[in-house]
Amino acid sequence: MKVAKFGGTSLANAEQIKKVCNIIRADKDRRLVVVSAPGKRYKDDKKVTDLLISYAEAFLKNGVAQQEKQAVFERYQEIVQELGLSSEVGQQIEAELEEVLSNRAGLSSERFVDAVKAAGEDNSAKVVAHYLRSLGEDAHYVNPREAGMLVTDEAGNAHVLPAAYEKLKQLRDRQGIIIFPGFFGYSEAGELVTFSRGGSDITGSILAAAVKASVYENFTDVDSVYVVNPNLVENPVEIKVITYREMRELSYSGFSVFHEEALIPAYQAEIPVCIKNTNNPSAPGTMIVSEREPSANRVSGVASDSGFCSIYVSKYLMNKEIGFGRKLLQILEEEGLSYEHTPSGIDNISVILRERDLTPAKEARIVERIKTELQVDDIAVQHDLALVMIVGEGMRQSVGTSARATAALAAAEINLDMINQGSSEVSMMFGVKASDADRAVIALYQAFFVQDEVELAKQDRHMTSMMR
Ligand SMILES: Nc1ncnc2c1ncn2[C@@H]1O[C@H](COP(=O)(O)OP(=O)(O)O)[C@@H](O)[C@H]1O
Ligand SMILES: N[C@@H](CC(=O)OP(=O)(O)O)C(=O)O
Repeated sequence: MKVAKFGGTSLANAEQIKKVCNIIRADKDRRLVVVSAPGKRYKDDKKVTDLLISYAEAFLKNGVAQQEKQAVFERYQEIVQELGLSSEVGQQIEAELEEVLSNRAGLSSERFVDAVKAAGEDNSAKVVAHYLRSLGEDAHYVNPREAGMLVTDEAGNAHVLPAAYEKLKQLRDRQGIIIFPGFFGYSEAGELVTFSRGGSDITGSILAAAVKASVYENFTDVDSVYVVNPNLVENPVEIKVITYREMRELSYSGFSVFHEEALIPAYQAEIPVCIKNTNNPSAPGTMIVSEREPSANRVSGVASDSGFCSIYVSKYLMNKEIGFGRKLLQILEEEGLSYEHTPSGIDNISVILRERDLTPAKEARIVERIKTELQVDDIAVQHDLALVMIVGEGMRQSVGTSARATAALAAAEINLDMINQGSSEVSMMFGVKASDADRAVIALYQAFFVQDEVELAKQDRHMTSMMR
């Protein structure tokens, strides 16, 4: 049994949905299908999830949001009509949307927003099931509550509960093709809760692990994962095989093609993941696996993500002060903050955080507490940071990677605010100003995928001439 997830770009309109259904029908093993809400049809279009969020926000503010509601309805009406589905199907979708969008009774704002957001994938799944049935397939919409997608009760940021797997496993025994909406589950108390944005990838991975799928196919709009964001570099090198570990680091640091939390379930159950293109399904795509053959290239990818900030603290003899790190992190814990990284020196330490979590009020309290409770010599908060990452299993065996990276960044006149090598030695991270991030990624791509290639080719030619 294969689990196939189709992203928003694959469900954006009737033409895309037809491609999705052709892909499903082309392989009898594709029996568990996860769908996202309709995504962008063209560059400046809006995803249905974003339309739904605008609706929910306007409704919460003004008690009505007719224009925003109409924008959502129109997307589904167009799809239903162009797929040639009956008017009853159209009316059913409309009635179900109306019910969710108008039902605020007894729901907190957070729960209402989650319920509205989830309607995007829920109705996508219903449309796809109807369309497959109109083609004569035995396809069924399955609701995540009924199937047992049990998640934590964190609105907009749910995580799967271990108990979910046993229940979801039973999907294996169902007849026909299951069409499962991505992006949400239900808490133990029966409340609808969504994953974080892009979370349909997570649904697919959980289901693949639960039913012990032979592969988790993740269909999107690119032929493969590339070594760098294809929006930054023209025709970048494709990745054919990558390890879970490498992909985890790259997803974390900006490869938005696959959600960073979606790797864990597949990894733990040892389900290979294949990223494929709905618009070109015969392309082999990128395989994500546990182990791969070593390749000539030490670096597998270069990524960057912005939205970070750092709290820099220095104190003479910090290294000798027992409990300093714990006290520092405890202050953050008491403000409800998790931290991302903690690069340190002898007398100084930086704590890197996601900027969205650090409100001005929290920042002021934290700075004051660190000054008074830890008696530090210096403290500075730096905003607008980006983390640029080079990742590769091959970095462990090769010398000079950091020298090459820093030389490339220096040549591009990029100032480094921080350097950190992950303990696993498969990644190296550079903190730069957010405005320098794209240039830094391009410089590193050039150094490791253009210049390295030229040198490898030179060495090859040299070896061949020696052997003659
Ligand atoms: N390294 C990368 N390789 C491939 N795509 C990438 C990479 N980094 C970012 N992307 C972007 O991810 C997009 C696919 O993800 P997403 O828009 O979430 O698709 P979907 O709607 O299918 O879930 C690609 O169109 C591409 O712009
Ligand atoms: N529709 C949701 C969930 C998702 O995974 O979407 P996509 O497959 O388009 O990234 C979102 O936009 O966040």
